[in-house]
Amino acid sequence: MAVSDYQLIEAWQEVLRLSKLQAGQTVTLLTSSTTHPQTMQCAQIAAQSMGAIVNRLDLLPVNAEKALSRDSLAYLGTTPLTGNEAAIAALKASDLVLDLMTLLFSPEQIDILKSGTKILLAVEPPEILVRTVPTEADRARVTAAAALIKAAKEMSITSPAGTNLRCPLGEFPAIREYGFVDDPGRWDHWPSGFVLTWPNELGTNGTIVIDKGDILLPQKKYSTEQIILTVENGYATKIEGGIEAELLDEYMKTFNDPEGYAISHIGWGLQPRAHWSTLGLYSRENTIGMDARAFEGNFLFSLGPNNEAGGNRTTACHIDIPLRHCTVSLDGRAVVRDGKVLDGGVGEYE
Ligand SMILES: O=c1ccc(O)c[nH]1
Repeated sequence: MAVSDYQLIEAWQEVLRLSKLQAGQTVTLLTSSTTHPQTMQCAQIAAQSMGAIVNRLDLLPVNAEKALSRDSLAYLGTTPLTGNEAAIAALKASDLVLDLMTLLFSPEQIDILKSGTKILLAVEPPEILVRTVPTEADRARVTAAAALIKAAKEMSITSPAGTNLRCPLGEFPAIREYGFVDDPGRWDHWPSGFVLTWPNELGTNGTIVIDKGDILLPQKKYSTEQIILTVENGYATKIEGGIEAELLDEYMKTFNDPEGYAISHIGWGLQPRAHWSTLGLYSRENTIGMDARAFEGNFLFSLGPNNEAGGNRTTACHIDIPLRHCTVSLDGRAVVRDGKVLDGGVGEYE
């Protein structure tokens, strides 16, 4: 359902307040041809109403001739900032960048954050943004979960469908996504409300069963049959099943890059205002599927790059696969059991 400008301006004002925007600071809206006009307009008004100096930097789209999907998270690596020193300079000189076009997983994003600039990604449609305005409680819950990851040496995941995966931890940080940017140099994504990390390089082994009703992104579909991934030394070495497995593998083969089969981030959803059924109510062009990624109690794993976490693996192929009904444990301590988050992420021993 459509939202009014007033509602969206209020939502942006709350997110900017949580992001500690101060009067006199510089906010630059990063836009492109896919930016939602109401989001841009209301973000501009909200930032100016709080006394910020507001700029807009509009960048030309890239990768059209290479990407098969229009989803901004499907084809990674080069962005309109690649080689664009003037644009990067403007963003580094800003206190806060509202990314309304998607820089995620780009070397440029990492470089801009290092300068202390904060970046908040927000590309879901206005009504999803208004439904998932972040809260301090989201931040507290995600932070508690991240602390558990930081202390753990292994994440293990099982499910009734047959998932049985072991991920050694320790080489990469825990990433908190709670929807606002309250520290210099922080990146976040509104909507969100989940925690993730990367397994130690080459260390993940086991089986992942994508069950019927689990979600494939950027395909933006519920799988209609089981897809079975065999994971050996950090890479999906087999993708087995029926037509769904064949289609997933065919898509991944179009990148012609073995790095696309690497296990990327792993974690679980903590957002009670995100819903599994949302994806079925939107056309593919109108959402990037954040409800599925943030869904409370999912196990979200990803295939592809790890540069976002400080790794050196980049690949354009990025696939996010949130699963339901999994049990996620850290050093044997369940934090999610059968798809239910245990007590705010602070689990109990099995
Ligand atoms: O917010 C996001 C979105 C996609 C992704 O792969 C990670 N985090």
